[in-house]
Amino acid sequence: MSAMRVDAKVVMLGKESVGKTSLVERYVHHRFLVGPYQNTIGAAFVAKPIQVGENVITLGIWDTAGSERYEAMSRIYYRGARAAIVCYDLTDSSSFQRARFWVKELQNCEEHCKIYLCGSKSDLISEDRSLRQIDYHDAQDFADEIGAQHFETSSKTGSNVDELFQKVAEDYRSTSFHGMTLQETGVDLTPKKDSSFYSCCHNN
Ligand SMILES: Nc1nc2c(ncn2[C@@H]2O[C@H](COP(=O)(O)OP(=O)(O)OP(=O)(O)O)[C@@H](O)[C@H]2O)c(=O)[nH]1
Repeated sequence: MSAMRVDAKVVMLGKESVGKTSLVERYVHHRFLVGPYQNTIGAAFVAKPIQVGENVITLGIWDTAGSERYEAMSRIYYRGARAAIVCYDLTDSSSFQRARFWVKELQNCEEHCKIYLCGSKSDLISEDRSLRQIDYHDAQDFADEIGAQHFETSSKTGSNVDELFQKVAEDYRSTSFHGMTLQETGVDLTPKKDSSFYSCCHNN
């Protein structure tokens, strides 16, 4: 089996059920899985090549478990990450508090990790505006305060999902290649399974 090359490690963080796995599914497999919610156990990994200008950048995306039970494990997955997508559910104010927790963690422990704040499930708000629990401007103010990009996404409709990951890849390219080539910055990963999705542990 050939080695897999990853240019940038990206970690998904956020409270359980905010929609981290669904974002990755939508972006990588262009689908939204319906059916009973299955919480992630540990973490899942997927490598995704993205065209950025003339370069192809491969993001290695770690989808962590949101349950506080796995908090210590999530810390392992954000180590060395170049980008963190910190998710909150637009219809759940407690998830925004949890997002603040992860931002603080990253600021304290991974100062070189660029943060992307992602409000998920925007389709629910489009259907019924009264469901919104996090004001757009409050979240944007927080993003400005921490120097983060801010997106509102829907994995159900696909709204803003490609834009989010494309921005991560573009930012990586624009900040990483001062005097270096793509080949010099990448790391090799050898997948454990034939599929691009491995280390995937969902509770069935
Ligand atoms: N309507 C709507 N539902 C969503 C969206 N994203 C996720 N969901 C639903 O929210 C639930 C949780 O989604 P997951 O993607 O498994 O959440 P997670 O953050 O990975 O959860 P953990 O693995 O426990 O950390 C599932 O029932 C999804 O179908 C979305 O964009 N819109």
